[in-house]
Amino acid sequence: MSLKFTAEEQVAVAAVRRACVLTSSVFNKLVKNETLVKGDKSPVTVGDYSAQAVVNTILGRAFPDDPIVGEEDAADLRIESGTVLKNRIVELANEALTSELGIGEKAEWGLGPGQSRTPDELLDAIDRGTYGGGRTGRMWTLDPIDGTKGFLRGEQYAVCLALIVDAQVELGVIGCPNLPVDALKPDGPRGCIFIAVRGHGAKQLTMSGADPKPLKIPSFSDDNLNFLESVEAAHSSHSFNNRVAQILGIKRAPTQMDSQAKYCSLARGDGGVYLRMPTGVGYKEKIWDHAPGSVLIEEAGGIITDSRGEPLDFGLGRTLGENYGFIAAGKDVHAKVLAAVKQAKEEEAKSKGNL
Ligand SMILES: Nc1ncnc2c1ncn2[C@@H]1O[C@H](COP(=O)(O)O)[C@@H](O)[C@H]1OP(=O)(O)O
Ligand SMILES: [Mg+2]
Ligand SMILES: [Mg+2]
Ligand SMILES: [Mg+2]
Repeated sequence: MSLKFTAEEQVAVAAVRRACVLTSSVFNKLVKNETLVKGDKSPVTVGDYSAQAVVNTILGRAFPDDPIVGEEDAADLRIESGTVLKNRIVELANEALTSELGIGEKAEWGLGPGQSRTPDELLDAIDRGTYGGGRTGRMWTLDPIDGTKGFLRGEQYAVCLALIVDAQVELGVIGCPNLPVDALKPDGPRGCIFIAVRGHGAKQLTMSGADPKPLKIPSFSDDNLNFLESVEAAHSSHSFNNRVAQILGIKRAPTQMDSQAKYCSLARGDGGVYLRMPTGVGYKEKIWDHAPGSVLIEEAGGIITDSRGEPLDFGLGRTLGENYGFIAAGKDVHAKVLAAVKQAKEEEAKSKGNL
């Protein structure tokens, strides 16, 4: 256990674990009218809102002065038409905050049996996530359910939390309730937590905190190298990935998976490269979608850059600025993927008559 950010690590793991217990149980109970479509057409469920309420409540008690950059806000729950959804979220969040998890966690991170939060307190907790981010100071960033589409399909999703200090990600915690503990045993036990502390390495635990394993990205031969990529073709370009794979002579089919579970899979060697190129102009990637994953990759010995080879900048606010795409891979693999990406981009520009 590292001495750096020890309290933050304990609180973040406890918060992510409680949110994972909540989201797993919500999935089994989710009914049709418990999902909304947001302004950008993406889905949000009672699970996303209540997980953000739980994590922000725990962070708010432990670190009351820390701002939070969270994906969700409570605006749609404060209006009349959101009442049914709000009541459900209050019920789920209080259940998750007050339940005895019985998995060795210090009791004080949750709330005592009679300490349920009022609806207003929980909506305010969700709205603690509206911080705008920036270059200086200490802040958390939270994606309460990353890969909501995967969550709704019963596939991969992740609860993702990171601590950023002066634009550098110092701590990342990712809970993956549906990820097999051992990728070689896809039908074996599921549910993992991934933790990285800058300068102190990365590890995987089971959801109950057992069986810690340090993570180090293995080296890959040209024969066994493969890509990790989004399931959703609208989120990252599959055709661009196919061209890069062709340039590199990759024979294995890509592994498609929703959410930052891709960063976790890369960190433990289930795949060799995570390539996420934009599908069009306009979409700005969000800091909560990459902050925990980026420190996990770096602490597992890998490299993450944009497609120009530049580091990601977590100091620009809630987004990562203009979207040049991302390349994450082990040290030996990253340079050749970057070169192949540059070649594929040049080909693309030529075919559009831009060169
Ligand atoms: N056009 C887009 N390009 C890239 N990422 C997107 C786009 N639309 C949504 N996303 C985000 O991609 C993430 C999921 O990625 P993946 O496909 O790898 O699982 C989600 O956080 C989702 O955001 P949101 O949570 O707002 O839906
Ligand atoms: Mg979303
Ligand atoms: Mg997300
Ligand atoms: Mg999300």
